[in-house]
Amino acid sequence: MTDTTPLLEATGIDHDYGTVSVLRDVSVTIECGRVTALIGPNGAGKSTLIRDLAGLHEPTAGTITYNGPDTAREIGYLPQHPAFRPGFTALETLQFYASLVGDDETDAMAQLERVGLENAADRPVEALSGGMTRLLGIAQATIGDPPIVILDEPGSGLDPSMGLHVFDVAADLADEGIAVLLSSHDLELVEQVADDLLILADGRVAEQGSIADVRARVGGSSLRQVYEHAVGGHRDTVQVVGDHA
Ligand SMILES: Nc1ncnc2c1ncn2[C@@H]1O[C@H](COP(=O)(O)OP(=O)(O)OP(=O)(O)O)[C@@H](O)[C@H]1O
Repeated sequence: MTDTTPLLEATGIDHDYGTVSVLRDVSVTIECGRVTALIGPNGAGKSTLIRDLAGLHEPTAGTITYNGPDTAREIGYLPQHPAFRPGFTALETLQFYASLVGDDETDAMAQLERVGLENAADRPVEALSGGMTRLLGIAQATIGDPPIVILDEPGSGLDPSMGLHVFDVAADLADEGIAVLLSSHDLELVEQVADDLLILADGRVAEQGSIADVRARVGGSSLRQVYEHAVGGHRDTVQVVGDHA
């Protein structure tokens, strides 16, 4: 691998659910030390693409190539709706995941501290709030120091300070050299933290590149203007793929 080789390269991704085509010809690279933000309207196909990239389901067409080092865990993943097995504390849960990838279980507390959950270490996972469960999911995604971390809406359901903190955690991971891909609807946080942008609209790439390049190309003074230009302005109805009425 050369320094310029992306850690993850997806080319020409199509994804169909039965007869419904959700992604069409999507290509994206995920680079070391950068935060790539995946944004787009509800139903645009962000989670579908994320699950393709994380290896959780197979795209209908296209290739996904991992160019990173051999490690026990190549990709850490936060699902959009994280859930944990009841009956264990937050700390025990992380220790369990650490044991699966041969990581030092004593690092689990450090992972909890990184997301600000250290005071909930002894709380059963079923007693965590929605936001705390998401934070535990983010900690879980970084267990085993994977070179790629993919976070599906990490800021969703978090209060503004914790949302900012979570994006700062993503930036810190990138500063450590990790390739971070996250999806979000919070354009302000994306603008503050992300290096690169992939805007999906109706299952296709509407814009991509560094935030500065995309902004220069599209001509918007803010990410919101760029976004509205890319996805076609305000919408009051969710675009349902496969339904073109
Ligand atoms: N398992 C599935 N079977 C059939 N259709 C699905 C399935 N999963 C997602 N879809 C459809 O694919 C489309 C894209 O969904 P996806 O969850 O990828 O969008 P998204 O951009 O992540 O949306 P949001 O921002 O609302 O989370 C939607 O129309 C959704 O109904």
